[in-house]
Amino acid sequence: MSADRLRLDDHIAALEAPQGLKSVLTVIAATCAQISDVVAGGALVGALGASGQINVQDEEQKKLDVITDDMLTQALLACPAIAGVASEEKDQVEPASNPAGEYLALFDPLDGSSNIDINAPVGTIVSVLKSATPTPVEADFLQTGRHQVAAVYAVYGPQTMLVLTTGDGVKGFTLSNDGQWLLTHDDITISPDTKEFAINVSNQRHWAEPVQRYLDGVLQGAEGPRGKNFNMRWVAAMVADVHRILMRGGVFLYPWDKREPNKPGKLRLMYEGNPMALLVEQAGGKATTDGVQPILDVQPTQLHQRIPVALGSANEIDAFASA
Ligand SMILES: O=P(O)(O)OC[C@H]1O[C@](O)(COP(=O)(O)O)[C@@H](O)[C@@H]1O
Ligand SMILES: [Mg+2]
Ligand SMILES: [Mg+2]
Repeated sequence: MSADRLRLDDHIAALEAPQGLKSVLTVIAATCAQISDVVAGGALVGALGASGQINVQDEEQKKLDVITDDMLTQALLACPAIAGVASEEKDQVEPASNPAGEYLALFDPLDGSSNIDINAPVGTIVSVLKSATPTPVEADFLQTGRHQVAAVYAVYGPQTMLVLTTGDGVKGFTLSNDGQWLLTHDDITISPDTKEFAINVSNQRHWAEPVQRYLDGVLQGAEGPRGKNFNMRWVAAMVADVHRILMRGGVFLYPWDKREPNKPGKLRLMYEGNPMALLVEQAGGKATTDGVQPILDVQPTQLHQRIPVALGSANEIDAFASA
């Protein structure tokens, strides 16, 4: 059965894209396959538990945050087409010393860190931009998400999957037992309507009025203004919640809340918001900060800036916007 499936290597080779981008995608895929082994090894390979270090997000890093950050950084900096990298786990951008470097990779090496020690789904998220110079500084990374030339995530769940776009639709590959990425999900599209929402309801009392109204409408179900029953899901890993939406529709919401009024949201624009937004839009969904403003149009000002997120099935995001 696997023999006649398209291999990711062949898909990348056939892409109408510069050789440099193809090599960057190949390095990302190979490293995610290696990360999959480390994640699966868990305690057997010392990949569980806290590292005892605090990152730029002021969060305690898990050992796996540090391990995966090192794996991706080393692999990408060794790729001649890479000019520089940025990571959730690093304060500053890191320029590569590749004279022919022409791409920037921004990544969340391990998404869903709170799931690591409970054997729940986690992932890796990568955004790829063009670099104006082979020796980039932070300002060179601060491009809107519309400038992305590729977006990729890997989800380490019952299967390990890699989902990517280079701006021409979305494809999903599954990692085979012998370490090959094989096409299993071609031309992924998101249904415009849904009965499934994902939001961390424990934060409800802190949300702004419109978000409260939206949830009230949803929770009233068929008896309420929405006239239909909804179901809720929350994996506590954006990569897994968005993957579900790419597979069967739904909306994912992580809004602003008043506990930290100056913090626009929890999730990070450059290596969570932008790559997921490109994948969702390429699959026919909507990815916004507030139901209206496209995430991909947000002009970045800081490498680790946060945004509110409302993405998924297009008509349901419109319903969120008009709540
Ligand atoms: O703890 P909460 O509120 O459920 O937040 C979960 C969210 O935080 C995140 O884990 C943040 O990402 P990291 O794990 O990469 O820091 C998202 O993946 C997820 O959607
Ligand atoms: Mg994350
Ligand atoms: Mg992370």
